[in-house]
Amino acid sequence: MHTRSPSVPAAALAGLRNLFHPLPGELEAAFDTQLDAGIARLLLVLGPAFGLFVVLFGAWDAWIDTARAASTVRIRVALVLLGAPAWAAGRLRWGPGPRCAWLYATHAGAMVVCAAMLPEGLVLALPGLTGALFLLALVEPRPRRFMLATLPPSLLLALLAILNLAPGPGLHVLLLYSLSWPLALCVALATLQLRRRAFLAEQAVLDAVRHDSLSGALSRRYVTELALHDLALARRHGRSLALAMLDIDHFKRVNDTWGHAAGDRALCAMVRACKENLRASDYIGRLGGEEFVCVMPETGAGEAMACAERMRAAVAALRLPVGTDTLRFTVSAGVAVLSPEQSGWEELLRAADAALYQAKESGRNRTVLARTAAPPARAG
Ligand SMILES: Nc1nc2c(ncn2[C@@H]2O[C@H](COP(=O)(O)OP(=O)(O)OP(=O)(O)O)[C@@H](O)[C@H]2O)c(=O)[nH]1
Repeated sequence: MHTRSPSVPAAALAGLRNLFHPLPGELEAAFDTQLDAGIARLLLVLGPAFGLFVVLFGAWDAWIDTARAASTVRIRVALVLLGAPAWAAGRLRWGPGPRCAWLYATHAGAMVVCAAMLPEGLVLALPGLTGALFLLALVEPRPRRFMLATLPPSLLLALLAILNLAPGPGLHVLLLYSLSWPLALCVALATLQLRRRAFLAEQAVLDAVRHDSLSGALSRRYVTELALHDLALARRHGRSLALAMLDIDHFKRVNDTWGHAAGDRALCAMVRACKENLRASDYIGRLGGEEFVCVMPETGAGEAMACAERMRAAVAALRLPVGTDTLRFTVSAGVAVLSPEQSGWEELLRAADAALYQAKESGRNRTVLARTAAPPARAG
């Protein structure tokens, strides 16, 4: 069916909307959180530096008009102190975005007000004020927040330029500032795009490190990282945690009979079947080869055995068409639960591995619960 391509204005509108929300919901939220964390760190350094800059600019006031410098310095100090909570107000539950806007509004506002009190001050201060705009565009590139932060000092500047300056210099200030502002907004948008791209690249690398590219299970490194965290939580709060180790039965035979590509498909199908039978808080990782581990936080022995059995049955029910034939395979599982004797990740893995070994020894395609006392490491 022929689909009509969007009209030029509609495409332009979509492109513009894309500029504001180009990432899918969850990713955009993660990107926002990352930007906010960066701004919070920057505010700790840039906040006092900006404050010091605004106050030290009082020396320039004295150079231009010694008589008014005492008043302007007082205004500078007062407005910098008013904005100072924004430097590090994390404890007040004041988000980095509003803090950045408040910091800019008060500090740039101090520059504007003091410059307006000096003869030709706004003209002379213009480079500093536009410089601050571009610096903000790099620190807070989100357009809405950029506009929110720059609006109060910009309106103040426009008002004071109209009221205080002769028509010639006033127009000069207004013109230059209103040319700089959209330019700074463009810098903000370009910065935002670059940072979004960097964020996406970082996510792709993280994803590659955290997942097994073939089966879609978590990587050994990441599953260990998550499990160590969940284990520490379980031990601290006296909660249960279980893990199930799963291994495909006679996988070498599967590969030899059906080919390596069919073996790969079996691995993927097995992981999918297991995921369908795990809770959202559980996760499965590939330890290596055809060996997988499922971590089940807040799960006792009974529930873990039931879950492992469900996964085993789901795998046994799989039918993979290979040419004109159908590939069927099974898994064996060993389950271990957190206990005083098995409280470490390595101990739990050892216990589950010993139970898995028992499942294999007693005929395969079955689930065995580990004895509570940690058994010795399996040889080989
Ligand atoms: N297709 C495929 N095969 C793999 C992969 N990783 C490991 N294998 C194969 O998995 C097989 C594991 O064989 P074994 O360790 O002897 O175990 P098994 O044949 O499953 O026997 P039991 O575990 O005792 O039931 C080997 O033939 C490996 O080549 C993979 O990513 N894809």
